[in-house]
Amino acid sequence: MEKLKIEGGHSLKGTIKVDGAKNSAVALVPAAILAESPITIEGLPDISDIHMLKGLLEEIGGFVTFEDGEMIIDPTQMTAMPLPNGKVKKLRASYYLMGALLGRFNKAVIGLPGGCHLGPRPIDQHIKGFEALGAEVTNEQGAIYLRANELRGARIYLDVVSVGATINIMLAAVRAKGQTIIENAAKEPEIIDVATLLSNMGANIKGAGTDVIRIDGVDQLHGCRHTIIPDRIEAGTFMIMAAAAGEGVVIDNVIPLHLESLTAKLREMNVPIEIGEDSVFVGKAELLKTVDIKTLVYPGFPTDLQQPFTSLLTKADGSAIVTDTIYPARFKHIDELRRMGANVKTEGRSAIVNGPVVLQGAKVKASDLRAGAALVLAGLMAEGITEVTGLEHIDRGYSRLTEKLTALGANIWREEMSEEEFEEIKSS
Ligand SMILES: CC(=O)N[C@H]1[C@@H](OP(=O)(O)OP(=O)(O)OC[C@H]2O[C@@H](n3ccc(=O)[nH]c3=O)[C@H](O)[C@@H]2O)O[C@H](CO)[C@@H](O)[C@@H]1O
Ligand SMILES: C=C(OP(=O)(O)O)C(=O)O
Repeated sequence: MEKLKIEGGHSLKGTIKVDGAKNSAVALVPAAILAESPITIEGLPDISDIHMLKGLLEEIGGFVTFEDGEMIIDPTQMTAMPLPNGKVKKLRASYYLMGALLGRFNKAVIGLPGGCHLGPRPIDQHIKGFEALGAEVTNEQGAIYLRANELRGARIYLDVVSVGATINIMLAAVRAKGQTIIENAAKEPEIIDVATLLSNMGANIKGAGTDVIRIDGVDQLHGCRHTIIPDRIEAGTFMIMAAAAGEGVVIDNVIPLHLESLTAKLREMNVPIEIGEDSVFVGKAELLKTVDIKTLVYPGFPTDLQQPFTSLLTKADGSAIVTDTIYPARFKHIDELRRMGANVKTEGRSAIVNGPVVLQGAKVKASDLRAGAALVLAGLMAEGITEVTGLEHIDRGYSRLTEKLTALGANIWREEMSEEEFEEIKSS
């Protein structure tokens, strides 16, 4: 098992290219189950979530190749083989196998999903949607069983705005008889991306990206080629890193519109930002002013950038309140930042960050994906060497992070852990 080491104090400069969006990718790949001929997806990120999904599609009889970001999925021989555990637990998005298998085979058996531990992450709205479409859903010993004679379109109002439930219901509804209307749908760009793939496969979807989505079911879906959208969370992470430790960084392959809330907040902090057509330039801020942030559903400030942004705030002048309304317990990175000298405390669903503080390198552990990004960011700003463990979380969502940051001038490398270190981490 490896750890990441970062020697702080090296300025970032140059151009960095963003990969395809993780949260799109993890839905696009399962969506291929619905087709009756091969699907090609271009620009997929080389992250462990995608390798896990590839393995899961192979377990149900799919033929899948993945090379240079291009995945070809032949779903013709797939069956509704139960997927009770194993890889399913390694990622959150395995829940999309429920919607896709239900859409194609009218049945599925899937273990409960894993993913980042951000406090409770129920899937009641997914299940409410599947039931409304006519499926019987039961939870038997930690696996979800879904069975339907046939799926019928329905009007479904989501009680909470959920990215996962919106996409999962779309996946099942594209093959249901008649019309499905999803009300109070999530509006994240990844939902539009999945709707675009499904439409190219022959589905009939209107309103993706708004809070009412209408789907007219079709009998068959076919193969096609699709290019994924860039990862706004990876792009946002690099923008925050550039604001924290940069001397002029171009972040390439972005859709600037997807990053408006972050751009506005960075500008409030005094960070110079220039927007290009598909790139963003982040300049060096002379004195970082502090700002409060509150995470909201899209187009509000994304919860997935809250943790890295909190690290940046330790360098800003003044006191900031960070409130996460999506995951009120998403603060596992705070204890680790404190070990590095940050002056941060949590109060309910908020963290209060007092700066500026010069962070000190320390041994820290990533508890989840974006906590990992927050700690790498802290390491770039800190004096001395920071060691980050828990890389399996970072590898779920950032492809070639070490290489990308090295190319910008960071001193960051991976090292094999000694047996004593491994035992220490396991017991902590
Ligand atoms: C694979 C993927 O795309 N992950 C993203 C997705 O997660 P995920 O799809 O799991 O997040 P949701 O949008 O569903 O969750 C939003 C809120 O709704 C609640 N909820 C959700 C579903 C449900 O059935 N019942 C319920 O109460 C959740 O606990 C949370 O408080 O959106 C989150 C919010 O933007 C991001 O942080 C994750 O990176
Ligand atoms: C929470 C995240 O991912 P997941 O939903 O896949 O656990 C994330 O990408 O920050």
